Amino acid sequence: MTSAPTSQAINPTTKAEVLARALPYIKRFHGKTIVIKYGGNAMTDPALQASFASDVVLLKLVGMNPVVVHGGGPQIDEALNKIGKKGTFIQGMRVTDAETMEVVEWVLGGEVQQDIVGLINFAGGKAVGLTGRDGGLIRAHKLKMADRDDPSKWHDVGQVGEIESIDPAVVRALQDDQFIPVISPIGFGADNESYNINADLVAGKLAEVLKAEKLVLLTNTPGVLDKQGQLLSGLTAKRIDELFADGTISGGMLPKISSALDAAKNGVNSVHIIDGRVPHCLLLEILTDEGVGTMIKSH
Ligand SMILES: Nc1ncnc2c1ncn2[C@@H]1O[C@H](COP(=O)(O)OP(=O)(O)O)[C@@H](O)[C@H]1O
Ligand SMILES: CC(=O)N[C@@H](CCC(=O)OP(=O)(O)O)C(=O)O
Repeated sequence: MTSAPTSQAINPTTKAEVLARALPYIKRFHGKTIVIKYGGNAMTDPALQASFASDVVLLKLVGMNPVVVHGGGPQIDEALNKIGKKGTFIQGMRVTDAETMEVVEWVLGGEVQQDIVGLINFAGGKAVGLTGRDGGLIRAHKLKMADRDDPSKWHDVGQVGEIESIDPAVVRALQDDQFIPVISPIGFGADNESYNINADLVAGKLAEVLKAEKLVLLTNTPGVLDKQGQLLSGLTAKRIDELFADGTISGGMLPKISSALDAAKNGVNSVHIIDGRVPHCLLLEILTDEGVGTMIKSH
């Protein structure tokens, strides 16, 4: 097995060429909004967290408008374990009773978000943490979830929210002042109750509402895999239907792909599910012609 060259081993001309090749992408995406979903599974390693934060800052400093939506599923599970509770999921959605909702708000709106904000600021950016309550960003109501195999059957998943509307004013105001918004997927309802929303769904809807150029979903697999575990580098709506039907896609990948496909159908120019375990995966995806995951296309 050959190992990747160290930075000392790469000759200066090659380094310069790599940098120069980023120019067309910097020009193309200058001033454009890029929504980045940072999945809980992709944020477990400190070195990778630092590389994620520096990528986000670099994108901002070359003139793009990154907006981060973060998850934290494994971190919520860990906090639930500490109080003797086990996280359960139906069709990729956490069953959220009142006590679980408290933990979700505490973990996502607290520790997880502040870690990301801290790392981006440490890397030289100006990040601001928001939940869906801030500035009235995400309105939601209780999700009524039909069974995938038998749509006449419904699941009660507790305080899980379905997005009703997104008011992006607070995000735009932050962007205009060069801040980087870091958003937790918590919505609020008509009676002021909180809702736990899957972070992929928030990222997708936000990308639509902000008319983002790109939506990039970072996760802990090389992308979407087929039944043999091979990477599928491009997926259309028709192929996605087939993969849903034959059970190739399951668990957390269900809401991720649905959200990605909706965004692609509703005006987001490019939508990618990429491997957040690859250092600098964001730069590879946005500033090079290297494919690092699955591109979701509307047709
Ligand atoms: N066809 C598939 N290809 C890749 N991952 C899949 C597939 N079907 C189910 N998955 C699961 O989806 C997971 C990613 O979703 P999730 O756990 O919600 O991650 P994240 O925290 O990044 O949102 C993968 O780790 C994998 O276990
Ligand atoms: C309703 C629902 O399932 N909400 C998610 C919110 C966090 C999330 O989406 O985190 P990942 O992106 O790391 O999976 C949860 O409670 O786990």
